[in-house]
Amino acid sequence: MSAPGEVVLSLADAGLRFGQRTLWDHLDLDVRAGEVVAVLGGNGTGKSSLLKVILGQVRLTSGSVRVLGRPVDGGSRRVGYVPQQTLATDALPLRGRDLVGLGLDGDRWGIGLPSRRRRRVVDDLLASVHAGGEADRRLGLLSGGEQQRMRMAQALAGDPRLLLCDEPLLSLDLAHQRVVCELVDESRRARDLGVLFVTHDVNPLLGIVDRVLYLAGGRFRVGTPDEVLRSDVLTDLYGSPVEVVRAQGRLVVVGGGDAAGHDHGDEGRP
Ligand SMILES: Nc1ncnc2c1ncn2[C@@H]1O[C@H](COP(=O)(O)OP(=O)(O)OP(=O)(O)O)[C@@H](O)[C@H]1O
Repeated sequence: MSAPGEVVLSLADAGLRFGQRTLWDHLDLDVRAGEVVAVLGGNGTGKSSLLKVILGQVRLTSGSVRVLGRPVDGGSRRVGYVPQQTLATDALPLRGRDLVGLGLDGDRWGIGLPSRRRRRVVDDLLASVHAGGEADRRLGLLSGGEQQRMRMAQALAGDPRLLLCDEPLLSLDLAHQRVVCELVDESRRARDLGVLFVTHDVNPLLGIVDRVLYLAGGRFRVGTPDEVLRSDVLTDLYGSPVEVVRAQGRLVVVGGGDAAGHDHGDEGRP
């Protein structure tokens, strides 16, 4: 387990450009063990690209990225990844336990764990995300929320120190959004994980998020939700009027150039 507060992810003066377009630049961000950082911003602001940089799939244009103090070259087993929700079809002959097993040793050739021990590890992972009951059902027969729990178990299988979640709440109803957020919270506490969580709607996360990284038009702000999710801060970030409305414990962001349609009051993608 990581030492408390250890820096698990460090971006220093990081920039990413595609052609003439700068997604973000001069980004400094340290994520510590046990910390949940939400990545917010409108469509195309570079949230998924940031995760790809950390996964070693896309190279920074400038600056550096380190996971557990090491440069990211071609990925790391210490990084768990929950991809965007894509529903499995009924025809896919893969059970939940097979998916989780792939997370355990799918990247290795040859003899893995003895089958009894492997089964126990997979069962423990499934139990940790409360999905033991669905372990032997085909993925395509599981609900969106149940499939997402399987993906979470798969992401945790490599015993990561950093968990990257790319919009895992998309197309989930409120109850399942809550389940996924609780799982993230449980996992970061039990495993002392640093978490980077891309989402269009920060509301389901408000109870567990420590800081937010808000991307807009090539610029960004980092801070606690109270520091960043404010009308004056977002108006300055977007360079056009933005209002953050708080109602019944929820935040709604209204306005802001490329944020058109980006409304934290929506449940999921606008
Ligand atoms: N390999 C690439 N080459 C060129 N452009 C790219 C590449 N990857 C991403 N882009 C562009 O970079 C921009 C940011 O993409 P990204 O997927 O990171 O955005 P996002 O913030 O996750 O958006 P969304 O909320 O819509 O998922 C998009 O305009 C996309 O077309």
